Amino acid sequence: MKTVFSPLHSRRQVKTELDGGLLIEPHEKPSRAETILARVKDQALGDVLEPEEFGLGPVQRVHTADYVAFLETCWQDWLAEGKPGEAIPAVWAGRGMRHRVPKDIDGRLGYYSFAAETSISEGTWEAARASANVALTAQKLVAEGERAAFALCRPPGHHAHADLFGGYCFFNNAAIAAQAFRDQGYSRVAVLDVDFHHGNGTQAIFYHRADVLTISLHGDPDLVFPHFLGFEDETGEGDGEGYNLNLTFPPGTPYHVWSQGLETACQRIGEFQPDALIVALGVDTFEDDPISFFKLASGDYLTLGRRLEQLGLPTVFTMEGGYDVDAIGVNAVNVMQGFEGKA
Ligand SMILES: NCCCCCC(=O)NO
Ligand SMILES: [Mg+2]
Ligand SMILES: [Zn+2]
Repeated sequence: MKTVFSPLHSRRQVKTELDGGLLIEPHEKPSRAETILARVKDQALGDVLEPEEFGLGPVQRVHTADYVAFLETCWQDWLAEGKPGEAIPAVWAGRGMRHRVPKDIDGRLGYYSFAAETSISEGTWEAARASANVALTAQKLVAEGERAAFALCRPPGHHAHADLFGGYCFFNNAAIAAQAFRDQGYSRVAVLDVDFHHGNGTQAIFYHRADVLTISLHGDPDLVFPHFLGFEDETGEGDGEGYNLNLTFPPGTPYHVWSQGLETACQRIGEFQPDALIVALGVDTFEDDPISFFKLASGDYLTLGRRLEQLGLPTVFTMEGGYDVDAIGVNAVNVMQGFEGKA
């Protein structure tokens, strides 16, 4: 399986993440991508390609022009206002307030985000652009005949809405790849999010559409991020009614329970009969993940990969979460190797 990777991911080098009332070293750190890349090479998974440049066109098929423009100048605008630290949103339109775009950078940071843990600094824009290009390059490989391709995306994307960043995400790489398939004539596309967290951005982007089926397995949002979306009664709206499926699980969920949800998801995908599949692959479902509460073991990712291959679909994997850096390489590449039949 080919892997697409951009060294530009390392342009995102924020030093802070707001967590537990402290500014900590971010969980979403450069070593995550480097560790996965090292495992890809160690396992001779396949060629590693740098992304092509697709420009902002395919990004703006998913994200609004004003949001993209905000991200492009956010850091400069923040510096221009003499702020001493990294750009962190700290104010939002609460209930009864107005959802309009303020001029001030603090107001715009709040308008275009839904959470405060995701700092922005020099290089975040370049890394986010490269990550979207990574996903689009993997999508192109599959559209040109590869059975599957691994988009080693960093920063991740599945929390990003059309005009919201958060959860370490800026551009929704999985949604951008799904929309690219649609724009190239694939009638139906399924996005399966196996990250520990709900793919709230992906859900929101396609929520009113029947051409892209969105499914996510995740920790109960009553207990974990993103807290305000991802419940099982969210099934789509309008034309999209019935084309969103959320499967939630409690703390301590092991693979043999989680995989029952996977089977439900695979059943739904079979009914939908998509022309392509995007797997939003987070491995923060791992038993030792520092911010999550499922109990999947490394060997379970081989089983997961093998099950995904049995769907028989052209498949793009977009890297999402996973924060046990010692294990992330084995766990992520196990999915690819399971997909390719490794026992
Ligand atoms: N306290 C912020 C947690 C952000 C979750 C990031 C993630 O892994 N999403 O998949
Ligand atoms: Mg998920
Ligand atoms: Zn996650």
